[in-house]
Amino acid sequence: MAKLSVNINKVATIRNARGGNTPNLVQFAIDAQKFGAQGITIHPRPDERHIKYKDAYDLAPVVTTEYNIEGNPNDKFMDLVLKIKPTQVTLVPDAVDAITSNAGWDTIKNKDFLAEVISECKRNGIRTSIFVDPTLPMIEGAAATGTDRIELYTEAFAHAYGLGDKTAIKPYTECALLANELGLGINAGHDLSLENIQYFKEHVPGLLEVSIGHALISEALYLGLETVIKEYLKKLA
Ligand SMILES: CC(=O)[C@@H](O)[C@H](O)COP(=O)(O)O
Ligand SMILES: NCC(=O)COP(=O)(O)O
Repeated sequence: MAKLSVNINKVATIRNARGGNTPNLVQFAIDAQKFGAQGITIHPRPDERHIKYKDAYDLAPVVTTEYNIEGNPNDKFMDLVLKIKPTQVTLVPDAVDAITSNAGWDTIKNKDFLAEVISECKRNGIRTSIFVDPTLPMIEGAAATGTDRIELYTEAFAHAYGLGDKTAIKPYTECALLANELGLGINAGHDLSLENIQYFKEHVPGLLEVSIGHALISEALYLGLETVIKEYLKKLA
């Protein structure tokens, strides 16, 4: 069963809107895990638009499942990750001003850089994952970096699926088959939702983890956090 890692970026967005501490991010992470979340994901961005670097430290002692910190491996991010030593780091090639993550790594052009960052993380006991588009050359390139896992960027699938085009799953199935052959662990994320998650899971062999935030938090506004988490777990079983 693929693990559900709840991305709590958007809880921090709501908190920051008033400058106080409501909703309390640490308590939210505790409760999400109590309701069944098998991991907590955060993505501290350089402008701290939602997750602040301090949040990453505050959350560390209460994330008793798997702690996944995502980000572009600049010096400040790497310093944070090597100090906290989360379960997993997910390397994402986001530009500072990106409205959200919108592309995976060019794992061929960035092979040497990624290999160096990955080996430093692994030396510190941190599992590594790199954010990639679902194309076979990028999967082959990822294997050459020495990463433990890849995270398949699922925006294209989610968008097409929402328009009724289920054929959009094909590249993800093909990339998963190759990743399995190459011994790469498979994570996935971005725009996954209650609507599309089961179909995705059923067509991606070897899927180990999905990280879901934007849709999950939006769904929880209507259905409640506990109900939504339990719904995801049912669809992932
Ligand atoms: C890498 C990815 O697709 C998401 O994990 C990302 O964290 C979303 O970032 P925002 O929550 O800032 O849109
Ligand atoms: N890595 C994907 C993630 O953590 C959450 O992405 P989204 O569900 O907020 O689009």
